[in-house]
Amino acid sequence: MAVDAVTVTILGATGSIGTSALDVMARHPGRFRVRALTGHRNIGLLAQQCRRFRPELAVVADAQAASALREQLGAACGDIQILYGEDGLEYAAGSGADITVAAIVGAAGLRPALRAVADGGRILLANKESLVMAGALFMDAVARSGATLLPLDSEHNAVFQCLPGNFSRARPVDSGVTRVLLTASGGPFRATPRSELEQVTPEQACAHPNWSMGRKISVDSATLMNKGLEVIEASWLFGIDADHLDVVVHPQSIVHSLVEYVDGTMLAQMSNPDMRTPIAHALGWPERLEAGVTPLDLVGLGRLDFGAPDHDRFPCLGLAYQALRAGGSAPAVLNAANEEAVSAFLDQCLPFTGIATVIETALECAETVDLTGIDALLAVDGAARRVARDAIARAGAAQ
Ligand SMILES: NC(=O)C1=CN([C@@H]2O[C@H](COP(=O)(O)OP(=O)(O)OC[C@H]3O[C@@H](n4cnc5c(N)ncnc54)[C@H](OP(=O)(O)O)[C@@H]3O)[C@@H](O)[C@H]2O)C=CC1
Ligand SMILES: CC(=O)[C@@H](O)[C@H](O)COP(=O)(O)O
Ligand SMILES: [Mn+2]
Repeated sequence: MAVDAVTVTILGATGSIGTSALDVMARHPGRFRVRALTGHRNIGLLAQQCRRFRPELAVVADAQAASALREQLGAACGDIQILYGEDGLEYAAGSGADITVAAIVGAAGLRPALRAVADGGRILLANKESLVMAGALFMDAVARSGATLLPLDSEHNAVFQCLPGNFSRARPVDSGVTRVLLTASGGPFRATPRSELEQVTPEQACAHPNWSMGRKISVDSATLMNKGLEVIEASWLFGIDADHLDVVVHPQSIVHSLVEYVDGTMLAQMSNPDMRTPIAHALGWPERLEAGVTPLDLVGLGRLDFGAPDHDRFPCLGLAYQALRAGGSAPAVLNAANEEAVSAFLDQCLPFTGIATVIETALECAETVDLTGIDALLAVDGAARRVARDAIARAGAAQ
């Protein structure tokens, strides 16, 4: 008897994670069927994906982008339904796919990810900003709907693979887990003197030594805020507090993270730095799927290096720990200010070193409150963005 294909929706299909997910799926003809693909502005790529993967539904930013997609597809549009805007995203996220890949970048990914969670299927989470902004609300929603949440972020996927099958985030110590160690590559400026950081360009910041990723996360890696966001993400995913979550710099990005146990064991997950490995793991889980990734050549590698992060040159990591310890709305403030500051840096309106200063200002200005729901969260997010924009404008005026 033929087995039904697994239906998959990809939120953020035109991005780095989205294209890697489609690459893995294409390696398994007949196993997966695409329910919905969402992009935003990259209509050319979304049209190519629609031609190849024939989704039931495609979603873009606005009405103009929808017309452009319809035009580019022409007769190939067939019965593909084209929607746009936040309503379109919400519809795609709630379209009942067996698996939803949440790979929109930034705060824009939160509502669609929550919609997919409410549907109760399997969520493959790349959009770490969702958990940073709304960790408690997000995990409560997962518990309510019974959705299966699997991490795509390479470090968190590695931790997941190193945890025992009966692990419970409510009681990590019951599994003998004493510490989680997240590895950080150190980014493109790992060895750059502090005096030179002021002058680095967006192109230099986006040139990650090991991973090919979107521009926002690439800048986050360069400031080490990516690791800070990941510490908060890990805390929510695995129920581990800040005192039991460490970051170790590992420039080769071969060991993707580690779990330490009470008996002295440390389990690590290793693979070449290619997101198709964690994506294949989560798409197939508990089965293993071929991902097109070359196995490690340990002798060729020869050595693996580890060191401590430099908090003086990269203050964003410390700010993230500070926000995690403060709890409540503090991580949402951190995330909002970071998104504004990174965007200003990419637009060349803020120096690289100004990113941490803007976030620090936003954290200082915001009172930490409990987040009672999504409306309270959006109010905190909006206020933090206003403070951050003012700080960015002041930094621009001072130049
Ligand atoms: N890239 C990686 O290796 C990793 C990424 N992540 C996380 O995954 C997420 C995606 O990262 P990445 O793939 O690198 O990012 P990209 O910038 O490559 O892709 C972002 C995707 O989101 C879409 N998008 C952008 N803005 C909006 C919006 N306002 N509304 C709806 N869709 C939008 C883009 O559409 P379009 O391009 O059509 O405009 C694109 O499909 C991030 O949260 C990142 O932190 C986590 C671990 C690894
Ligand atoms: C691929 C992935 O998961 C990224 O988040 C990656 O970890 C970035 O590398 P660093 O932040 O360690 O430089
Ligand atoms: Mn990561």
